[in-house]
Amino acid sequence: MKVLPKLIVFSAPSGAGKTTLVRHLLTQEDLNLAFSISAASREARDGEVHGKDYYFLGTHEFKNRIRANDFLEFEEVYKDQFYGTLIEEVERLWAQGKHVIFDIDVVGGLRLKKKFPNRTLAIFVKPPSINELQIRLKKRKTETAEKIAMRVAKASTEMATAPQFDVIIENDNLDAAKLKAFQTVHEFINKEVSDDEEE
Ligand SMILES: Nc1ncnc2c1ncn2[C@@H]1O[C@H](COP(=O)(O)OP(=O)(O)OP(=O)(O)O)[C@@H](O)[C@H]1O
Ligand SMILES: Nc1nc2c(ncn2[C@@H]2O[C@H](COP(=O)(O)O)[C@@H](O)[C@H]2O)c(=O)[nH]1
Repeated sequence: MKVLPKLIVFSAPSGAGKTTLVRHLLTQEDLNLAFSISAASREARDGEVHGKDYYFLGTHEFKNRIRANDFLEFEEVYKDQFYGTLIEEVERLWAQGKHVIFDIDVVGGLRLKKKFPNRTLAIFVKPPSINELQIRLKKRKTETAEKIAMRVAKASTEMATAPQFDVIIENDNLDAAKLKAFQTVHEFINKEVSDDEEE
C-alpha cells in the first residue's frame, strides 16, 4: 500500500472557526496541503479574491455548472447561496501531489466522506456554544445582522451532525484547537490507506 493523496475536511456551523484552523494548517509546510477553492454563487466580500478565496461564479453560472455535472458536491448552504467543490479543482491539486483541505458545510463534508471513505478525514469543529457563534460573527463584521441570524438559526441542526464525523475538535482556546488540528491531520496523512471505490 502507498500513501495516497488525501482529503482533509473541516466542517462546522458558521463562526466556529473552520477557516481560521484551515489557514493555520496551510502554513505548516510539512503537511503538504493545498486548499480546495470552492465555487460560490455569492458576491465577494471586501478583501476576498476570485481564484484565491472562492471562484465567484454568480448564480446563473453556478447553475450551469450544476447542469454540466462539474461538481463533486454542492449545496444551497443558505437560501439562494450555493457553494460547491469542482471536480477539476481537486484533480488539479492531486496532480500536484498535494493532500487537499476543504472548508465546507456539514452536508458537503459528509458527502465527501461517503464518496472517499478511506482517503477522507472528516473533522467537525465544535464551538463552545451557539451564543459564542453569534459573538464571533458579530465581531468578524462580514455579515449583516439578518445574515448572522440566518447562519445561527442553522447551527443547532449542524451541531447534531457532529457524531457522524471522524474527529471533533473543540475550538474554545484557539491555540489548543490549532495544536489538536495539526496533530490529527499529521497522523492521518502519514497513514497508509487502501484506495476507495469511487461512486
Ligand atoms: N477560538 C476562538 N476564539 C475566539 N475567536 C475565534 C476563535 N476561533 C476563531 N475565532 C474568530 O471567530 C470568527 C469566525 O471564525 P472563522 O471565520 O474561522 O469561522 P468559520 O467557521 O470559517 O465561519 P464561516 O462558515 O462563516 O466561514 C473569526 O473572526 C475568527 O478570527
Ligand atoms: N457544501 C459546501 N459548502 C461550502 C463550500 N465552500 C464553502 N462552504 C460553506 O459555506 C458556508 C458559508 O461560507 P462563507 O464563506 O459565505 O462564510 C460555510 O459553512 C462554508 O464552509 C463548498 O464547496 N461546498
